[in-house]
Amino acid sequence: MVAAGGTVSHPAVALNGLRFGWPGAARDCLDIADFTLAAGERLFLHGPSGSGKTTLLSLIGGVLRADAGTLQVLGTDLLALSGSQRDRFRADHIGFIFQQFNLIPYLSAADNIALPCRFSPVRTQRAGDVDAAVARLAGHLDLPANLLKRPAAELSVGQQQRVAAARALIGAPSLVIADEPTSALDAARQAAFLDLLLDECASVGASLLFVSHDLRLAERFDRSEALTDLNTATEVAA
Ligand SMILES: Nc1ncnc2c1ncn2[C@@H]1O[C@H](COP(=O)(O)OP(=O)(O)OP(=O)(O)O)[C@@H](O)[C@H]1O
Repeated sequence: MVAAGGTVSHPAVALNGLRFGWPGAARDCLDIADFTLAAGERLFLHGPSGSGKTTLLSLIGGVLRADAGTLQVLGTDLLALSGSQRDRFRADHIGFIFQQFNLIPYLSAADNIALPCRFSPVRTQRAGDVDAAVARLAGHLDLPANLLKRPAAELSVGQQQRVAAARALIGAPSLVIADEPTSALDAARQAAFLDLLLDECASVGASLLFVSHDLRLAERFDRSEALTDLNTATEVAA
């Protein structure tokens, strides 16, 4: 695919014949023949508990390494990279919103948001003025300035969720991966959070891979996929 400026734009994710089994497990957890997330696409991925959603996100994010197949993320062959190269790639190009947020409790909300820039000169360069980028994202995500100075541990769950989203978005990563980021919110807060996340991804042109059990959210996305339709592995959850 060739983008308007003449540069080649790769799919955010392209995988074929991807297999992964947890060490010691009797059967593979994932066996996916084919899956693509287009550049700029916002995809809703759902599936029952234990179906392998978090495992797939960990493979795409380079936290885990597949046992077989091909996995290109933003045009980079993740299976050709070492663990530390995958860590660098993730820090530079992927914004992760984890199920449990993974904020550093004693750091302020602002320092949590700025954290990816401390680990990635690429993200810092794209963010420009990091303090201004933190303030801009916090504003978009409805996090007041006085709250930014408080340690993450003192924030409500909904506030922590929005800090986690701002941290994922700072420095305009090309791919945002969100693992059940709305599960702790009530319906009204879920809808508001989703509006903000979808808008922010659109404004920086990021692709979004969003995992949830909650099928009511699916209509907000460009596309919805069931992992059980993609995955032919037959592991039975213990
Ligand atoms: N660290 C691990 N070691 C061994 N097995 C694991 C590990 N993490 C997950 N699994 C197994 O892999 C399978 C898929 O788990 P995974 O967390 O990917 O599912 P999920 O669809 O994200 O579930 P949930 O919706 O409950 O978060 C499960 O059978 C689980 O027991």
